[in-house]
Amino acid sequence: MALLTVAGVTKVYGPLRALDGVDLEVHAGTFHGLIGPNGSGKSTLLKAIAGGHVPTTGRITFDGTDITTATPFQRSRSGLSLKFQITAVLAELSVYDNVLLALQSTEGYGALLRSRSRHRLHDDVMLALDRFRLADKADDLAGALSHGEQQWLEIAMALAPGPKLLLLDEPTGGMSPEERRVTGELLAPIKSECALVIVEHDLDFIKNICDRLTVLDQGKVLGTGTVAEIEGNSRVQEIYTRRV
Ligand SMILES: Nc1ncnc2c1ncn2[C@@H]1O[C@H](COP(=O)(O)OP(=O)(O)OP(=O)(O)O)[C@@H](O)[C@H]1O
Repeated sequence: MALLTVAGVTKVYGPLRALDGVDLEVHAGTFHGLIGPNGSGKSTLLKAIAGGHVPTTGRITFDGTDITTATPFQRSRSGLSLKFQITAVLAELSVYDNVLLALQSTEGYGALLRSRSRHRLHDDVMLALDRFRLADKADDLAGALSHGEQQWLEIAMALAPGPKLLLLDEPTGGMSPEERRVTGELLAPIKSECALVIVEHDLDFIKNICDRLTVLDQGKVLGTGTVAEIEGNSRVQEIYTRRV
């Protein structure tokens, strides 16, 4: 059974069908890329999965539960985690405290009020930082990190609570080629514990890390398949030579 199933999802904004009958299946242990021209509906689909809006029609099932109308908090509790395109680390806090807060935020008010939670979560915080090469910057202010490091910190925060599925919206936006390469290296090991749905404009990056791709065009799915299948899809080649 798929970990995530999107079935016939439509999102209408006035006269615009931002999503038009979209189907998508993501299996545990896989990285799934969403690609397509500007305005094709990639972010709208990611937001529908994350709970940023409720689809006009259609159904979204995660880990066996219908989450179509669940709140973002309910989705997060059930194992969905999201990092949006815009960096959202708390610049005035230390790198360490950003991850600590991310962990505490999934624990509910009781744990937040317990002073011991900082001590209890120390190992988890350091593990999350270590995986993203930030352990030696734990005491630095998050705002002092480079742009790429801030993106990695945010991914570390999204992964720290141990989600079953991570949603990433253009995580390499604004990164140097070297930072993109490192991002691919840092994401690869998480596959053993967490599936990924990722929106990216950098086709080389997404082709290197994803098992499957779904191509959107004007709110519709143009094709879904392995990287090789999508690369050989003539309709996909046509939209990419036409508009991207
Ligand atoms: N809140 C909104 N209100 C009205 N229209 C919206 C809203 N959000 C998105 N849209 C429109 O829906 C369409 C799909 O937008 P979306 O951001 O999902 O595309 P995208 O594929 O992620 O684009 P990009 O690659 O440029 O980020 C666009 O025409 C966009 O203008």
